Amino acid sequence: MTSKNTAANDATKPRILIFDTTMRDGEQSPGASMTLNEKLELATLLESMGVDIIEAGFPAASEGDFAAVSAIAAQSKSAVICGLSRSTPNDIDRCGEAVRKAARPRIHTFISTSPVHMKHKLKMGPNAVLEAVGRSVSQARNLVDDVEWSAEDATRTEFDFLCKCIDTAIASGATTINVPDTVGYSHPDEYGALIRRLIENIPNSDKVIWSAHCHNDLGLAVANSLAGMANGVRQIECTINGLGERAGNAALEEIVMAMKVRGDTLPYETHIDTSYLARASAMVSRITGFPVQYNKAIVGKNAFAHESGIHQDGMLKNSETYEIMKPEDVGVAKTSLVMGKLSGRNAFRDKLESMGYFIEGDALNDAFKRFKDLADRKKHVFDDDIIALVDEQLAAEGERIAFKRLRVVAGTEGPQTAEIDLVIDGEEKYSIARGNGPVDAVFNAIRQLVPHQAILELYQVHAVTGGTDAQATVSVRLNGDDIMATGRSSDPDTLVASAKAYLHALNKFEVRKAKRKAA
Ligand SMILES: CC(=O)SCCNC(=O)CCNC(=O)[C@H](O)C(C)(C)COP(=O)(O)OP(=O)(O)OC[C@H]1O[C@@H](n2cnc3c(N)ncnc32)[C@H](O)[C@@H]1OP(=O)(O)O
Ligand SMILES: CC(C)C(=O)C(=O)O
Ligand SMILES: [Mg+2]
Repeated sequence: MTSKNTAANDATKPRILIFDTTMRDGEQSPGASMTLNEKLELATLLESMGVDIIEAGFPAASEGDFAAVSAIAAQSKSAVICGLSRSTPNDIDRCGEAVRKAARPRIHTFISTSPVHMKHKLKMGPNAVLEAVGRSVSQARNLVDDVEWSAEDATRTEFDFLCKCIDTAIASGATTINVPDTVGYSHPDEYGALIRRLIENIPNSDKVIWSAHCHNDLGLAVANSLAGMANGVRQIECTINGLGERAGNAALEEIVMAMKVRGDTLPYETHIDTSYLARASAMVSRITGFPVQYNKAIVGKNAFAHESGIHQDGMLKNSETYEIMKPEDVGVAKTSLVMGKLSGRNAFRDKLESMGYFIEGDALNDAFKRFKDLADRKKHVFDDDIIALVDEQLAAEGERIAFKRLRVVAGTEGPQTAEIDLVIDGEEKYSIARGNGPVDAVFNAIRQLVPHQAILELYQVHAVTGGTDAQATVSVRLNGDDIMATGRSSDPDTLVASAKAYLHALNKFEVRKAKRKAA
């Protein structure tokens, strides 16, 4: 693993263990279940990325989950492989059996400790829960050396009782103590204070690793995890893309990048190679079918995209103006300056140059104006749209007959009629004509203003880019008196593109005819 992309590479900083639970808590999102092969593929990537602990599933849940955890354990090399189990003997046995083949197996067992969970869900009193903690952790410790114990709903648990449970878990052999904010109820100051208070009050707190497991019901999962870290947590439980029960878990990519970008105030080290983050996000999205929201931190489509002119200008001058991390650090190829109606001239010029067009002065201003007009009418302006627009402008220079305005009556009510205004040799001319369809009407109106012998040999329409607001590119070929001329034009309105393409060809036709006459 390279060190240059790790969250930090200063060995003097406290090490934070990254515990990925995408395949356990993440899989608990309705609709996110994964097949054995998908889990194996993801586990391979997580291990290459440097995840310390992979929670691969809940072995007692089904034969399929048991098989997936077993297979991941068998193929694992460096990561700790863990399964989750209730405090019941059968769950713990199944879990121990599933992780057995891992180079570094862990059993993670839990029970609820909050009054509401104990009373209504478990229907157990505190003493019975306390007894279950001791029994379950001891049983797990007889199977493996690495046992994590979680107090489900810890943040709504009465403090003294939580201390008793944790004390019992440590005394029974737990090596990691996890403090879940199961329902995403806590906020950073409160969660940080809880961790600090637990570590200060529990006699053997220094014998275990403290872990945070935060849910995102109030959008605070990452903030709470970081607050836990500042107060002594050294393992963070998180998921790729923040997948997980309800609103999800803390997002792995956000936790890791927060440490990497803000090493000044979050002085911790992880072994995650951050250049894998985009790939991991895409893989989880593909496997689960859950799209990543466009503005998702770190891995969203827009995380390194800029459309507004002032930001684009800043980015062209120095990327630090609007980006706090480099796209390649998270595995994104490069920043994108997206062209749209808010883009400015500097970004437009840069885009043209990147496509091989070097235009300046009036030509650039004209092209920019036409681009803005197009962007006002069209949601996404693609590179091909800009190429079509500039090509058309270049072709239009020096033309005798210029397009001015078009109005067309089409549809079933007819008659299909076109009214057109052209500027011919500097003089504005108008005509109206009917046709067998709107395109025919447009061409007839042009023929009335510029009578000619050429016949229309070819008329083709195709969309430059996708979507119902795509630009249409129309190609036409005129042929007459052994002179052939082709024309091409693009516009979101197919009829306007047709008129312009016809005129493009007609201009060439007329020039060639005049040249032949003069010769
Ligand atoms: C906060 C979390 O993320 S917790 C983890 C959630 N994950 C899962 O639930 C994994 C998938 N679950 C399953 O496949 C099933 O629920 C199983 C196999 C675990 C249990 O299935 P069933 O035996 O049919 O029980 P069911 O799901 O209906 O109810 C859960 C039972 O477990 C009990 N229980 C819940 N948590 C625990 C615990 N930590 N320790 C002991 N018992 C528990 C409940 O009180 C309930 O008991 P009851 O049947 O006596 O009322
Ligand atoms: C089982 C535990 C760790 C959990 O997922 C939670 O409490 O949210
Ligand atoms: Mg959870």
